[in-house]
Amino acid sequence: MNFRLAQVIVDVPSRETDRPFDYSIPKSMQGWIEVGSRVGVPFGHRTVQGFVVSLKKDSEMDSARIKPIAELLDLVPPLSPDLVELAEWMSRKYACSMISSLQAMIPAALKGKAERYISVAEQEKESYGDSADSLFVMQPLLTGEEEEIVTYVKASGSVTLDHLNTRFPGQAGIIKGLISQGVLSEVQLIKDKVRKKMVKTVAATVSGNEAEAALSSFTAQARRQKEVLQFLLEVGMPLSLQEVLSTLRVTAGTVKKLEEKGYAVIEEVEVFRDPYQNRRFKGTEPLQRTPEQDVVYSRISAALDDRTFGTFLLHGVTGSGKTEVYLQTIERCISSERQAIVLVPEISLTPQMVERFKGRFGSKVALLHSRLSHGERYDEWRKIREGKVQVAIGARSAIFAPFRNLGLIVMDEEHETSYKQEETPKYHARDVAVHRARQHGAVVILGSATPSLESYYAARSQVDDKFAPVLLEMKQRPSGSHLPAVHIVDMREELRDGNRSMFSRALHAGIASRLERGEQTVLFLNRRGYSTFVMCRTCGYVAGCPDCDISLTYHQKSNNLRCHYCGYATPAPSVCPECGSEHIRYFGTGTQRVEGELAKLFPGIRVVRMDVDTTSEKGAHEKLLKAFREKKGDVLLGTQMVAKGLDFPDVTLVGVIAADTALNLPDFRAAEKTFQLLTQVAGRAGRHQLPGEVFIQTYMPEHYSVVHASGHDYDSFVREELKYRKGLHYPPYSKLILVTLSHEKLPLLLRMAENFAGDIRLKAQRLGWYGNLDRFSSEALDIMGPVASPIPRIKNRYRFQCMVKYRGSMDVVGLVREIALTTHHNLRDSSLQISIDVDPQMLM
Ligand SMILES: Nc1ncnc2c1ncn2[C@@H]1O[C@H](COP(=O)(O)OP(=O)(O)OP(=O)(O)O)[C@@H](O)[C@H]1O
Ligand SMILES: [Zn+2]
Ligand SMILES: [Zn+2]
Repeated sequence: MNFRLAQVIVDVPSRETDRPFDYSIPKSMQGWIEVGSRVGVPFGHRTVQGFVVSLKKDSEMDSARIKPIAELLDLVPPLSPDLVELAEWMSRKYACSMISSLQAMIPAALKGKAERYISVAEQEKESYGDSADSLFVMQPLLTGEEEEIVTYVKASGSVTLDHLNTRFPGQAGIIKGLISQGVLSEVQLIKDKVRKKMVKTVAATVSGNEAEAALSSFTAQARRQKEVLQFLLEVGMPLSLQEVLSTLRVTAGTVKKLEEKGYAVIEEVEVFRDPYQNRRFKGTEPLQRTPEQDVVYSRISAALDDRTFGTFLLHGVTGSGKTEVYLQTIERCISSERQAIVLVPEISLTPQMVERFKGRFGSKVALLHSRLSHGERYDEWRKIREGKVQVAIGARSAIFAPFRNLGLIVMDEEHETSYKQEETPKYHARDVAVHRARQHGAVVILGSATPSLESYYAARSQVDDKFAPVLLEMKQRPSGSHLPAVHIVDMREELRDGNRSMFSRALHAGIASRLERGEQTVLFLNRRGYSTFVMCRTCGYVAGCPDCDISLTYHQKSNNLRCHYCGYATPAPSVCPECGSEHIRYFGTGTQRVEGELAKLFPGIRVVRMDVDTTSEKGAHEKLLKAFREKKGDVLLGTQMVAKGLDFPDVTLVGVIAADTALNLPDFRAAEKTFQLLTQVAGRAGRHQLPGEVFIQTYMPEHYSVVHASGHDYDSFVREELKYRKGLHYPPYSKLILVTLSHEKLPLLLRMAENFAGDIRLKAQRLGWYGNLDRFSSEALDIMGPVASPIPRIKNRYRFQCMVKYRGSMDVVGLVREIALTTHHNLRDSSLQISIDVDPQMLM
C-alpha cells in the first residue's frame, strides 16, 4: 500500500504543538518512511526534527497547505511501532508531551539540531544544465569572484555557511548577494550530535599464484610497497590503515600506490566504540541451582516457554543468589531467539556487576549507562537495534532498548527510587517495563531483598489486575552462610556515658579487632539528611542562594559555594558577611568528617572513601573498588554507593554511622527507605566463609524500621508499615499526583494555585469522585493544598504545590491535565509553569 501522508510529532516543546501534524511523503521517500522514522520537516520558518507516528492515505486538510517532509534522517527508523505506541501510553499515564516521551527513547546522539547549509539553487541547476561548465556560459552576470564561489559550492554539493566563510574570507557580502539573487540557496538539515565512527582499513586483493606474481613484480624502489603486501598476505584479513602504517613505518602514499596497482583495497568501514574493548572477561558457567533457586527458575521458565505476559516478584534475602537466577533465565530466554533487558540502579551498575553478565554472555551484552560518552552510548544502542546483541544492561532508560522480540525484562533492586525519572517525562521504569512486556508477551522479574510496598502489596493482595505479580521467595544463602548478627547501638547512651565521638565503643572495638586480624570493614553513612553548608559559629549565618530558598553547597575542589538548583556559584567566604567573624566554616560532607576521625582514632588506617567527590571522574569508582578488593584498604567508607551489590569475601564488619538521619524527613516513605538501606548494608557482611557482624548506630533504637532491619525481618516491617499507610491513605492504599505551580509573582501564583485546586475539586465533585478517603467506597479523591513547596523558591520563582490523593481507576491524570491546560489558557501568561508528577517518589 502506498501512503502519501505521514503524521509527525515535531520537536517543538509547547502545549500547542503537542499533537501530530500532517506532511506529505515525497516520491523519493515512499517506501522508506515508516512509523518510527525520524524526519526533518518544515515548521514555521524552520526545519525541525520530528517522528512519524502514523501513515495515512488522505488528509482532512487542504492538500495545498500540506508541506512535504524535507529529510529522512535515518534509513532504518530509530523507533519501532511498538515503541511509538509505548510513547503514547506514557504521555497519557504521566501527563507529558509525546515529544518528550519519544525523545526519552533514543540516545542523546540522535537529538539532532538543524544546521544551515548552502547549495546551488534548484532552478539554477535545471535552467543551466547540470555541469559546472555550462553554468558560466549561460550566466554572464556573475563576476569572477562569484563564479569561483558558485563553482566551489556546486562541486561540494552542500556546505555549511561557516565552512564557506572560512574558505572565502572577507566575501560574506558576495555570498549573501548570491543567496538573495537566488543563485545559491539556503537549506536546513538536521545534524546529529554524534556520527558513526569510521576507520580506514586496508586488505590485499590478491592471493595464491596471483599474489606470488605480484610480489615478484616489484622493483627495488617499490621495496616498501612489497613489504606492505607481504604483511597483508601474512595476516590474511583487513587491518586498520593506521595499524599498518605504524607497524611497518610506511607512509599512506605507499599503501595508496599499492591500491593503484590493484593489489590492495582501502575502505572506510564503520566501527563500534566499545567501552570494554580492552577488557577480557573470564567466562563463567551456570552454577548448580539450589532447591530454592530451582523452584523459582522452573516457575519463570514455564512462563517464558508459554510466551505470554507475566510478572514475578522475586523476594530473596541479600546474597540468596538472585543474580544467578537472572543469569539462567536470561540464558533460557535468548536460547529461544528472544532478547532480554536487565535494569539495575545506576549506582549498582558496578564493574563487578558488569563482569558477572559479560562473563556469562560475553559479546552478546550491550551496556547502557550514564558514564559512557554520547558516542559509546549511541554505538551500544545501535548494536541492540541491529540485533548484534541479545542482552541489554543498563539503568532506567535501558527499558527503551530497541529490541524487536523481547522475552524477558529483569529489574534488579526493584524498590530503588532511581527508577523514577525526576525530569519530564517523569516515568517509572517499573510501570514502563510491565507495559512493554505486555506488548511483547514477555516475562518481567522484579527482584529485591526489600521489595517496594507497592509491588509487595500488589503481589500479596492480587488487587490490581493490571499488575499483580506472582510472589516467589528465597530465604537462604547458597553459600550456607548465615545472615550476619546485627547489633543496634543506642547513641544516646554513648553520649550519657561521655563518649562524644561519632563511633560508639562497640563499633570502635569492632574496627580495632578487624585491623588486628587483617579483615575488612565497610562503613556506611546515609547521605540523605546530611548537608554540606557553610555556617558562622558566632552568629549562625548560613550562606544561601539569592534566587532559591536553599542553602548553598560547599565544593572543595573549587573552594566555592554552589546552588544545586540554579547553578549560582560564589567563592567561599573567609569571614562572615553578616558579623565579620572568622569562625565561619564548612561543615564537611559526612564522609570527610568520618575519614578525619578514623585517622585520629586509628593512626595509619587505610581508608578508601567513596562518595560524590571521589567518584566524579570516569573510572574512579572502579579503581577504588579494585583497591579495596586487593586489600589496599582496611575500611571502605561511603554513602549509598557502598550499600549495593558489593560482594567482598573478607568483609566481616559493617558499621552504619547514623541510621536515622533520614527518618525525620517529611516523606511518607522515610521508614521504608531507611529499612531498605539498613537491610542492604547489613547484607554486605559475612557473605562467604567468615561470619559477619553489623553495628547500627542510632538515636532512635526503638523505631520499627531499625528494629526490623536488625532482625532481617521484612514481613514484620511490612505489616507495621502497611498499617501506618492505610491509616493515612498513602500508597499502596491510594495513588498520588503531585502538582507544582511556579511563577515569579507570589500573589498571582497563590491565586492561581488556589483556583487550580478549586477547579479540581469542583470537577471531581461533578463527576462524583470527590469525597473523603475515610469513606468506605472503592472510588474517592481528595486534594491537599495548595501549600508552599518544600523548596519554596527556585531561580527566583515561587513554588506552590497541591497533592491529589485518590483511590479507584478513574482517569484522574486526564482530569489534572485538563485543568492545567485551562488554567494556562485562562491566564494567558506563559510564565506560569505547572508541573505534574504522577506517582511521585521525591516529596522533598
Ligand atoms: N547455586 C549456587 N551455588 C553456589 N553459589 C551460588 C549459587 N547461586 C549464587 N551463588 C553465590 O552466592 C553469592 C550471592 O549470590 P548473588 O550475588 O547472586 O545474590 P543476590 O541475591 O543477587 O545478592 P544481593 O541481593 O545481595 O545483591 C555469590 O557469590 C554467588 O556466586
Ligand atoms: Zn556571623
Ligand atoms: Zn539557586
